Amino acid sequence: MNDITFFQRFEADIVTGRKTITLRDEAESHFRPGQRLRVGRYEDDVFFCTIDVKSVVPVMLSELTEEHARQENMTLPQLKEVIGEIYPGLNELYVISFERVIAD
Ligand SMILES: CC(=O)Nc1ccn([C@@H]2O[C@H](CO)[C@@H](O)[C@H]2O)c(=O)n1
Repeated sequence: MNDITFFQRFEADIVTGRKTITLRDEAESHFRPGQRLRVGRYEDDVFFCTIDVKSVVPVMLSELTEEHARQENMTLPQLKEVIGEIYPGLNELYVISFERVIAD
């Protein structure tokens, strides 16, 4: 079983290290720095890599910066659009920073 899932369209960005954060709601804010997570695809739960959690920090939608977008490999408008689709109306998010474990 996997510990966290991502939409399949982000798999390549995660595996190559272009995407190093994810923004989640409170239901997924329980991860802690140092945890090693098995990562799967949301659509079919197929495992695709392992990540180490670096930090989990609350952030308001209005506080998102170009730096967050860069860490998502997106522009800020793109990131806000994606979040609006996944979490409509939600303002309180959590930035989960991670590092891909290469030898998994
Ligand atoms: C079930 C569920 O919520 N799955 C999610 C939620 C979020 N994300 C990605 O995190 C960033 C900000 O939200 C964007 O890159 C999102 O696409 C994801 O891949 N899969």
